[in-house]
Amino acid sequence: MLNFFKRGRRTEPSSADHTYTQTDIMGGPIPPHIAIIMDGNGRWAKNRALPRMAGHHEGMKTVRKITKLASELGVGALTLYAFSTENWKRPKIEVDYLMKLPEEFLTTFLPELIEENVQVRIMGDKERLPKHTLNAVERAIRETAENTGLILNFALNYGSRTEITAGIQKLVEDAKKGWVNPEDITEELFSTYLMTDSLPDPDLLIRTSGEIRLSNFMLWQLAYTEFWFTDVLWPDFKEGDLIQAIAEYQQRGRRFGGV
Ligand SMILES: CCc1cc(N2CCCCCC2)n2ncc(-c3ccc(F)cc3)c2n1
Repeated sequence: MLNFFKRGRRTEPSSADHTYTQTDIMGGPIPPHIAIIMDGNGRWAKNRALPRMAGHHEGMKTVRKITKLASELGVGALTLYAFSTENWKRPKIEVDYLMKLPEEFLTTFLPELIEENVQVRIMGDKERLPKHTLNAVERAIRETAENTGLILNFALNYGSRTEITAGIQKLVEDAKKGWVNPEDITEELFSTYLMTDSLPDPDLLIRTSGEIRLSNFMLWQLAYTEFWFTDVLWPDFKEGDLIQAIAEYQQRGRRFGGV
């Protein structure tokens, strides 16, 4: 049971471990949808006696690097947990800083994303986002809507339980209008009431910084997802760590509940 969650360790490979290269993984299945809980930004800054915002800023650079590699590898969708509904509890100065990061990221990297045929999307409750944040994100969504490459899906002010209860409310409304009969309600139908309607469920979930929990992230969608945890802090997460996660994903035999 102790091996239930195999952590991705960046230590010297022992007989049990192996460090993989990009070439190693190109022969196997590339996960069509990877989701990442980008944890460890505050601790990264604390370890360097820097303000927490420095960790968030460094983490933003990792977003660019990992997006670029995922696009090169042919990943279909990359969902990144950038801001949860619980993050509003953080100090105002930190929330205000975080809400400026989408603009900074897009101002700097949108041309590159367009060049790489990346399509930007967001999922979450947009109502509470500051206007300046929403304007920047909606512009990027418009400018990349026709792109057919990697779908870069940011979870912004996202919480899975809120997503699920909002989906139930919409489904009940449709049932009251006679558009849906109770006996027609299936997992597939309910999935269309969620924010990930047009995306397949994640095949691989990565969480950095050693935390082993879901933190109200994609609770419905992760039912059959392979989990890969690493002690590496998100700002220190490198291309080799993504390759290691994909390689170990390829080693696992996914059964979707079967034998
Ligand atoms: C609004 C919170 C937030 C935090 C954040 N961090 C801080 C926390 C996690 C580590 C990554 C850096 N990033 N990084 C990119 C974005 C981003 C979001 C939407 C978009 F369309 C383009 C970029 C971002 N957004």
